[in-house]
Amino acid sequence: MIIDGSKCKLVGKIKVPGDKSISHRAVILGSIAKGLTVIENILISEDVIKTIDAFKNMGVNIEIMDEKVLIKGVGIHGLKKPNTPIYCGNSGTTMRLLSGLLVGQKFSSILTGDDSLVKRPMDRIIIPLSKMGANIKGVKNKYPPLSIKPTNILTSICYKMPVASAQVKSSILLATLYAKGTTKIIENKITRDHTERMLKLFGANIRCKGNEILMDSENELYGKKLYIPGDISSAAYFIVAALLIKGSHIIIEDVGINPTRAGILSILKKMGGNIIVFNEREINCEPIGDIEVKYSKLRGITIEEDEIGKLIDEVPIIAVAATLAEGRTIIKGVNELKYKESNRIKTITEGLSNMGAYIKILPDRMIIEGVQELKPAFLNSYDDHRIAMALSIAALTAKGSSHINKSECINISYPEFYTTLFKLLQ
Ligand SMILES: O=C(O)C1=C[C@@H](OP(=O)(O)O)[C@@H](O)[C@H](O)C1
Ligand SMILES: C=C(OP(=O)(O)O)C(=O)O
Repeated sequence: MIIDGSKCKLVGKIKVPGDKSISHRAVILGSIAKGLTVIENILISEDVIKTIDAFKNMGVNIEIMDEKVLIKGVGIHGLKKPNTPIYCGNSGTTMRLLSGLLVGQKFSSILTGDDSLVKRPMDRIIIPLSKMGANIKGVKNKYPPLSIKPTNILTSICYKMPVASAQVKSSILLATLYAKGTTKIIENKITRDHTERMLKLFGANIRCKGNEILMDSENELYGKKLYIPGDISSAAYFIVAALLIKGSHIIIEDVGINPTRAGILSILKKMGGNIIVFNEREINCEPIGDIEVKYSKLRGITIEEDEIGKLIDEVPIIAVAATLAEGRTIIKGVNELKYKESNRIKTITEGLSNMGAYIKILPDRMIIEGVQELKPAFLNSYDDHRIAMALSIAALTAKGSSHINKSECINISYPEFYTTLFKLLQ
């Protein structure tokens, strides 16, 4: 993709597609619930299609009609042995959440993925699931493909999370549906709680108190009619673009603003961003609102490690904002970024440095000194959708043409990204 950053601003009202994390969870729970689940505003992107295809492969009837998905749930014990290995593509969420579900089944399964996913660590789920009695193995006990075999007994677990990860937490909770006793998960850092909220909505016996989650096994979940809030991670690119480009003024409607997820909003406000959230309400146990953003002069701040779980996928675009903020931004606790679709500390630093940004990487933190402007460059997405989108916004602020290679990886989470971006440009 070639981005021409000469003299433009973002103006208008938009919606972003449904939240990716919530879309995955809706397909998973809808498939194993009893009865019909109707999902509106679901994200249809490569990652979510992998989850949908996995359940079709296990005998679930799923119909996609525009942005609505109809699932005829088969009940907790109704899944069938898949005919082929389950291909999760680029999607860590698909692999880690499905592993939790599959260890409770009476059939064997294999989960595999693309070149990026087979390099991502799975020991973080293999360890707790094995402690529950699961029969799950990976390459060198760490990497995909994962091989899962039925086990005689799955028992509940008391697990203190060694890494801040919503995927690990969700994997354990899905296994708990099939386990004896009550599982307790203790989180020392906040991560997105979409699984807990949706399990409750579908009828699971799950209680959250402070940083502890308690959940019992389940006989049945019940199908629901759901509306998926707009994805704050997708909205983040337009929010930062509007803050950075003079004269911009946008409104993004119906965005998920779950406090365990939308940490970017308070961070950008702290940097001086003119952001107003209004029309706040709740849909299917998830907070949602409209977001108004105007061009603002940003200043550097320190982002503490505790805040990272609430904005983990937004670190690349926050780094873009920081390069053009006045002064120094320190982002602490970024280690987990190494284990995403690319090593995002490296890939975003490389791209922005090529544009003239000044970024220093220290163990577990990034230090970004603000500059007056970025210059156009040839930029590598490394096939990572978040890097492609973050660098596209950086390119929009630079006078001249930048080239972002392999930008089609945006299809992983946001196929309409460029169409919506170009619609906003004036
Ligand atoms: O649970 C989820 O839907 C996700 C959790 C996060 O991963 P981790 O759990 O590995 O932090 C996030 O980076 C990913 O995009 C989606
Ligand atoms: C890390 C991401 O997703 P996943 O872990 O599901 O591949 C992401 O969407 O930024």
